[in-house]
Amino acid sequence: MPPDYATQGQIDPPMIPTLKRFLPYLWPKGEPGLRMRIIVAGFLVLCAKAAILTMPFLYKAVIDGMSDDELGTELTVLLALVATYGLARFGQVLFDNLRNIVFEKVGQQAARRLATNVFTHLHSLSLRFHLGRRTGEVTKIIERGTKSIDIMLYFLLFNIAPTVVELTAVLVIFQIKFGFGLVAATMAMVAIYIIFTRKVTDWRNALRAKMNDMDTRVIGRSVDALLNYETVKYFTAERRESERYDKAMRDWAAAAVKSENSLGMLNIGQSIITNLTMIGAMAFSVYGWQQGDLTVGDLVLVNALLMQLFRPLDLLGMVYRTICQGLVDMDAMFKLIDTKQEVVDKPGAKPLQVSDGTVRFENVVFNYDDDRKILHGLDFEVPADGTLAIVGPSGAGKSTIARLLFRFYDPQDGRILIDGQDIAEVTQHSLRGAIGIVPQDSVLFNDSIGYNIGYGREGATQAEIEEAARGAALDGFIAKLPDGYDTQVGERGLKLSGGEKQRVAIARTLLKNPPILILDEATSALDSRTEDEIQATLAKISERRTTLIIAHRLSTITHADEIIVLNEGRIAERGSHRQLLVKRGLYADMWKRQAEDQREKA
Ligand SMILES: Nc1ncnc2c1ncn2[C@@H]1O[C@H](COP(=O)(O)OP(=O)(O)OP(=O)(O)O)[C@@H](O)[C@H]1O
Repeated sequence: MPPDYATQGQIDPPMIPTLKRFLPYLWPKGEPGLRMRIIVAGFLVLCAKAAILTMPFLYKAVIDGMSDDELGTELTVLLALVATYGLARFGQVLFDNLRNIVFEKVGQQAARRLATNVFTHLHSLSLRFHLGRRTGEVTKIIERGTKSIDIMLYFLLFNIAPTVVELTAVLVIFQIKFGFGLVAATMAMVAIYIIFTRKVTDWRNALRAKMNDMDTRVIGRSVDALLNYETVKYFTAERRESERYDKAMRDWAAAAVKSENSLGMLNIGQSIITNLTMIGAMAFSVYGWQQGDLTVGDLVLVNALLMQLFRPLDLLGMVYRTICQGLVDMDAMFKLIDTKQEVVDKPGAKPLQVSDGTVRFENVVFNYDDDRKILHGLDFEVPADGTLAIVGPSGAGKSTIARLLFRFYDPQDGRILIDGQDIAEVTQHSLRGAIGIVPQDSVLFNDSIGYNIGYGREGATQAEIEEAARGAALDGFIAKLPDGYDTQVGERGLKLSGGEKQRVAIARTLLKNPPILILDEATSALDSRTEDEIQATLAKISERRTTLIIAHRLSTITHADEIIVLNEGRIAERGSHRQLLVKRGLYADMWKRQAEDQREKA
């Protein structure tokens, strides 16, 4: 089932709950410095608005002064008014910019905190989630979500709130100076304007959501194709991939054009409403002047106040849309945060205490999906410091056993015990800290070889890293590299050969130094000479540890204390190498076949 966080087409996120979750970022707890910044920024908003509102009055005073014979002669008064007007204009710019400077840190911090929360949560999610996700989609959701929180904060605090303040101030001025008629007309205009903008923007949002949906899919597809570039080349599918990408882009472009065109319609409609209002207000002023109730300056005052009010209102569609979009983006990100952890620590779970490292599987039943059982009641024990090997055909469930021991999944029935402690009862952190794995297919971080080895233990010194490299017979190879331990391994370690990657994986497990070790066909990618070397090292390090070996090649496990032959999730045979050969069953068959293969190769 695809994870529903990918549903970008949703255009109607629950507004109140999403805003509620957004509030702690608007007014961050335990951050007095940030809260102070918000207060100062709010104060600066008011200062800027005060400067804006004085301008029309100064304007009016200049006009009236020029028309008034008495004042008209007082040039110094007029010039002082003009200078104050200039000062008010400058004040607005100054306060707006100071506000931005003060606020910048608040927005960035909020985005940082949210992004870190999501990132941490993603890492706490189960393997099932990670196998089902698309990397491109998830990164896009995080990117959009964090960006939107910054933008939302900005618009709510610096557009919506100040516009409400300005509108109230304009209405109060109109009431005092011109009476309720103009107040009612302005309120009606603003109401019509808001309703119109909201309706058209809702329609545009639907178009944008569709466009976003396509954008997300285009990115998901392109990242998937890029990650699989080798496969694309093997199957000469470059043209196929390009065509698929182009088709996705074409759909996106069509949606984008529609979305842009709809902006024109919004602007035209808004302009009709504002201009009709302007004409009405000016006609009212002209009539008042003709009646001798109003001055020329009053006409200028009404005109200037309305013009100023329209400026933020002009942006209302964009602001409303951005806020709706921000809600959609944040909702997608909150959904990601809400994705339930499949495997959780029990309340009061204690750390695992490893004494000798005995591992026990007790009647373990497991299936990934409801309709197919993978393990049918497995019972076995790996004694302390002992070695148990699991062999069997591909798909028998061998790697699944390792995943269950790491508690990437919980079994449907049965228990897994380490030194008598049920692994479902202890903390995952302590459990995973006690187990080391050299996986079948080692994936490395896109960083240096030294970093990748050092990943095995936080704070490992260079000397320890080099010792681990020696233990994995990697030191000779690294010595030959011009950049030595600083050599970059490329994305997922693709610049190294399979064998080299595996040796890095062995080295970092050596550095981790766990009491329990899982070797998942750990030497499958090595040539026979290196394999012998590594086998000797592995044999040495597994001497002092409980070791579970998952193997295809039986030659590597003849020394195991016990060998389990797994077939379709059941133990078909068990015993030592000798005992199993004597049985002449599945194991003996596999042994014979592999020996023949070896002979043929030789
Ligand atoms: N995440 C998953 N979701 C659903 N089914 C899965 C998943 N992982 C593995 N399986 C299925 O579980 C079965 C056992 O897989 P597992 O990887 O344990 O086999 P294996 O014995 O290790 O095979 P191989 O030797 O090829 O590595 C397989 O049939 C596989 O298709």
